[in-house]
Amino acid sequence: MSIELLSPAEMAQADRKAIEAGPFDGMGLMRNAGAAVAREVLRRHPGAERVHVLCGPGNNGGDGYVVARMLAESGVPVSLWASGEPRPDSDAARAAGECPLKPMPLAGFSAQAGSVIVDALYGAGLSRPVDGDCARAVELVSALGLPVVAIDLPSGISGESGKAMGPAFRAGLTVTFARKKPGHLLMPGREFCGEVALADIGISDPIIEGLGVQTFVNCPELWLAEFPVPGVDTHKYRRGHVCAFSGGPASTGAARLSALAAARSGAGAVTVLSPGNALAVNAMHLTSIMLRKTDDRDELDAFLADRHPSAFVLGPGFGVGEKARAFAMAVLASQAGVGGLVLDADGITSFREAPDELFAAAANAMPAFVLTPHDGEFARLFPDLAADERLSKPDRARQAAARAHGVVIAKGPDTVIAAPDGRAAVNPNGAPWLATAGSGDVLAGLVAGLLAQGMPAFEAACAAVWMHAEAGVRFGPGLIAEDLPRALVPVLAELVAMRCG
Ligand SMILES: NC(=O)C1=CN([C@@H]2O[C@H](COP(=O)(O)OP(=O)(O)OC[C@H]3O[C@@H](n4cnc5c(N)ncnc54)[C@H](O)[C@@H]3O)[C@@H](O)[C@H]2O)[C@@H](O)CC1
Ligand SMILES: [K+]
Repeated sequence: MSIELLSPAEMAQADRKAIEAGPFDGMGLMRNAGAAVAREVLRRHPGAERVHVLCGPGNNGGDGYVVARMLAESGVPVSLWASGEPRPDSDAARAAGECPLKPMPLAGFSAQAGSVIVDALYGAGLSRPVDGDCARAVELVSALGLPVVAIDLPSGISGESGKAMGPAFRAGLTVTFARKKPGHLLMPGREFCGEVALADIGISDPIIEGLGVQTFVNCPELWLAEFPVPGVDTHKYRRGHVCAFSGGPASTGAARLSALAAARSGAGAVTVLSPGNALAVNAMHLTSIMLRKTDDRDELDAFLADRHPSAFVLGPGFGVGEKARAFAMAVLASQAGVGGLVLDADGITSFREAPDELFAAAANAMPAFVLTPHDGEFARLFPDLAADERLSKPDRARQAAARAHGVVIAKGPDTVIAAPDGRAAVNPNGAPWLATAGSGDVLAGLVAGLLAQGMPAFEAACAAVWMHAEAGVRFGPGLIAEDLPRALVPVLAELVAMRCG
């Protein structure tokens, strides 16, 4: 598996362990890293009139000296600029010693149209905002619109959080080593990195596996083994029964979107639980999906006892208030074999004054609990975590999940899914087309549909987020939420084929 996302500290540990294990020492890894970058520069920019290599004082700069040497050996006109001397006796100093070009001070950096920039100023070691000559170089390159190939990370972007620590290069290509880092996928890092190419520099899989990494790229490899595929002998209730709570007569569409998505995900039966005064509106728009009047806790309890549903979606279009709180508590307290509760939108906001009550109920609940907040909703339930600027999005979501005793889907262009046990996955395939009304309702329904089919909560949440994004990307411009359930069909077909193949 190459789906681990390594923090800068984990990457440094991987480097150390690889050096201990051999065959490459630090210099060997650096030569491999530089060679991989030089190859990409030659491949992507064969017509470059000149390549400017900008080296910092650390090992990222060391990679830069290797790139400069190899490009020069290939006959490319190279200008080498350095922001400072490498530490004596470091690998970077050795790489500089092997490079036949003499670096010019970065303070005098200038470049012309037709040039390509190799950014080797800072990588994993970035510890504060880029300033001085480096910041001026960032500005100049951006003003000239020159293509940038970043080594490991664009200088100025945190590998841990993806945050821009002051000025940062906007790369067209970032070449990183062994595994991607969270900052390659988290915003705004994802945008600053451009395309990310992964190079093997001689750090073996067992070394990475030994690190106990808890952060992953959200892709089918992470959860496919748990993806539900019905057996030939199945029947509809064995494929799970999802229920979506509808709002009043003027806000019923959201629950129907959740219901449709749950049905598309493979749940065998889906019911919309509707207030009596919205039954007629819902009935007019439902065909294969069932409908049941549920106005109060008694009616919900009777339904639970009578039909033994598998998973619930509560929140889309539901309205904020006591009724949402009572229904959520009833589902979490259910001993009737309910597999999961997905709390979204108004369901989340309903607990803004009393999140601890919700979390205490989830701690003792039989149903798996999944929360799907966007940033605003996240801040309502976890104001302290939302305000803590030191936390990366995965760490924020991890802490929220542990506190909530549930899986948290922290939505956004870089959706993060986190479990109470510390696992977190960063979604790589989000697209702007998904930022449309009702898109979240579809996601909530998908999660519930997968929970109903017995998929474990973290994997169900990850799979739903990935499928939702994939359907949106493939549909592209013009997407509205109503399109998503249908757009899921080819994605599902491929997953089932992969699972069975
Ligand atoms: N053996 C290894 O450790 C390998 C490291 N590799 C490269 O090494 C890089 C990491 O090297 P380093 O740990 O030396 O870190 P960097 O080269 O990213 O940074 C060097 C040093 O600069 C200082 N610094 C950080 N931010 C600054 C700022 N904004 N302004 C001024 N100074 C600042 C810090 O003291 C930091 O340690 C990776 O990104 C990768 O490119 C690769 O060569 C593969 C092998
Ligand atoms: K860099």
